[in-house]
Amino acid sequence: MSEIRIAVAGAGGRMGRNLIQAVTEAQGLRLGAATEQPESSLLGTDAGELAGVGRLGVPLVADLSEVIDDFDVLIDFTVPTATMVHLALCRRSAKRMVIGTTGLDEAQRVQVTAAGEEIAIVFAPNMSVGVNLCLKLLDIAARVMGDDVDIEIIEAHHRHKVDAPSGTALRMGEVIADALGRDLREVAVYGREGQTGARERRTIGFETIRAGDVVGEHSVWFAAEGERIEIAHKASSRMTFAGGAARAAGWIAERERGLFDMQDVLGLRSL
Ligand SMILES: NC(=O)C1=CN([C@@H]2O[C@H](COP(=O)(O)OP(=O)(O)OC[C@H]3O[C@@H](n4cnc5c(N)ncnc54)[C@H](OP(=O)(O)O)[C@@H]3O)[C@@H](O)[C@H]2O)C=CC1
Ligand SMILES: O=C(O)C1=N[C@H](C(=O)O)C[C@H](O)C1
Repeated sequence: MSEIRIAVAGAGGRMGRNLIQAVTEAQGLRLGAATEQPESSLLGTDAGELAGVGRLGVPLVADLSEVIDDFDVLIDFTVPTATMVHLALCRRSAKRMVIGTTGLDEAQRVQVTAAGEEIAIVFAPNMSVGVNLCLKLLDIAARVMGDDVDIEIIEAHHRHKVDAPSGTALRMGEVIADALGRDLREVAVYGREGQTGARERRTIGFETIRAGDVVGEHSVWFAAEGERIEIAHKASSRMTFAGGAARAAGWIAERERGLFDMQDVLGLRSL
């Protein structure tokens, strides 16, 4: 593939605008299409002008099927219902996808997995290099500190975020639970209130903060008697996620099928 044509879904959103910029800055990628939801006042607007990178000659359209011949890889950071519609269309049309949308339920995640048997997909709750490195560090910390610590995951995001805990926090919990041979569905505790009783060692706690314009912060405590390890990541720009998504788009364009995440894209899985 010479130049990879990218479609950005949810182009008017916080991530959508950053994704357009990241695609225009990435070598070998070109914006081919951009979509927004059917009621959006932004339909028809030039995607480049919207993102502040100058005119690209790509107007926002309401339906991905209108522009199905104009892209090779779809980057989708929208909402779960829209992502599912786009997934079905990409599956029918043999298009590759990079999915950053969080908050998918179990049935929706099963659909993503099934689609990965036919098309190539990168699906990751966080596309930043730093967070993906943290996932490796969490695996090591969990194996070393093991069952002798209390583990708590604290995350903070902007006031507009609609899902909680964040997809990243949940993935962190999964990595830790896997390392310790626990089932996250059995040991997760989401917030605490009232007469909770003393903490059970095997639980993994999640605390959520929603406030102001926080881009995304995650901190994991491994707390013992007498010492505490903290593994923390703070994103100060959405371009860190958008740059990762552009990198994932270039990477997935080389694959025919399969479900991957950023550990695969960044070559971290075998470390
Ligand atoms: N994986 C990662 O690295 C990251 C993931 N995320 C995730 O990305 C998602 C989006 O976040 P964010 O950009 O902040 O949210 P926004 O609400 O700013 O953006 C979502 C955009 O999608 C649009 N949209 C809704 N339905 C459709 C549709 N059917 N077709 C096309 N567009 C549609 C929305 O339009 P409207 O507002 O008009 O409804 C909105 O413009 C979230 O799930 C978030 O958690 C965020 C950052 C990093
Ligand atoms: O909604 C956001 O903003 C973010 N969502 C992702 C998540 O849910 O983990 C990633 C990032 O932290 C920003």
